Amino acid sequence: MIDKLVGKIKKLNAPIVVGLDPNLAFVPEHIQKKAFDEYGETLEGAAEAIWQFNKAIVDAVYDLIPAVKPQIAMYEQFGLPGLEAFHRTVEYCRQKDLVIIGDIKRGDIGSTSEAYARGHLGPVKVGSRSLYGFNEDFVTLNPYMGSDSINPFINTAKKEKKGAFILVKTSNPSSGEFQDRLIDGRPLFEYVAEKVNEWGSDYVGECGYSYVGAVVGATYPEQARITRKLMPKAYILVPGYGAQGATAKDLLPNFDENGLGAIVNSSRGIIAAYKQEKYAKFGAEHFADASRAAVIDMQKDIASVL
Ligand SMILES: O=c1ccn([C@@H]2O[C@H](COP(=O)(O)O)[C@@H](O)[C@H]2O)c(=O)[nH]1
Repeated sequence: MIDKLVGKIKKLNAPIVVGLDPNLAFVPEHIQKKAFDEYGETLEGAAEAIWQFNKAIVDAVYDLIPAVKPQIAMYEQFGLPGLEAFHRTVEYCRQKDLVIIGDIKRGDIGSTSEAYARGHLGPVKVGSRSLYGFNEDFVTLNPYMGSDSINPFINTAKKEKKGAFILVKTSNPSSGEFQDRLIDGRPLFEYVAEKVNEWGSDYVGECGYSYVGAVVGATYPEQARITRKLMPKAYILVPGYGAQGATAKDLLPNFDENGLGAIVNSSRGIIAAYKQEKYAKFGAEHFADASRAAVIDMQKDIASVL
């Protein structure tokens, strides 16, 4: 799957992942109204609204991008109907040949991680059958609980030729509270980066990059300079561009000398583009066209610095 991801990035010249984070506040009134007319103001109604919103955006951008990153929290907030919308979104993106990064940030004791790995990377045994639950291509993982919380995902990923992105240095304002704490004179995130490099060292694709990647926030370019060196084989998923304030030049330290090695996420900046002044001319009716215009602008912006 890392080879498919890198192949698509090269072909489209677009190291971009569109984050499908469909908060109801981003869903235009006309879509909400139609869903609520059919299902009422219920969890089912909300799930239908976010599914229709996602579908329109995917239809508008799938030919421009290699990957999507549905953020499971945005679906979980609507309970079981929300999780159905998550699954539906994953399946639809697969039909569009997009690489799917499930942003699930899991990690637990080994036996529990095994169950998460089966559920998200699959399959799970049911009697004589092996069935897939959510079936993403990559998942995001939180490494706080150590190797035995990560290994089940890597073992499942190896069998399935899938992968994972592990949190190393996150984009949020408080990320330094723990991640920058010095241990023997070095920040914790450097130890995690070295571990990610080790976890992925014997699971490398033909492209030269590992199936075990890392998350490094675009909001911390100085730290990215260090992590890029500590994890030479890790593909880096870079959130923080756009809505969180990072700019194209902040992304640079995550890329290698060939302009590969990183894929940049934008969620609100793309899916809610129609709410920005720059794309206001599209209006809420044409929100998906605004998303397409925002993807094209993001691609040009990144290409201008690589
Ligand atoms: O360090 C991290 C890790 C994950 N995220 C996730 O990425 C998107 C960012 O959304 P924007 O709207 O582009 O800001 C969101 O799903 C986060 O949960 C992150 O931001 N930082």
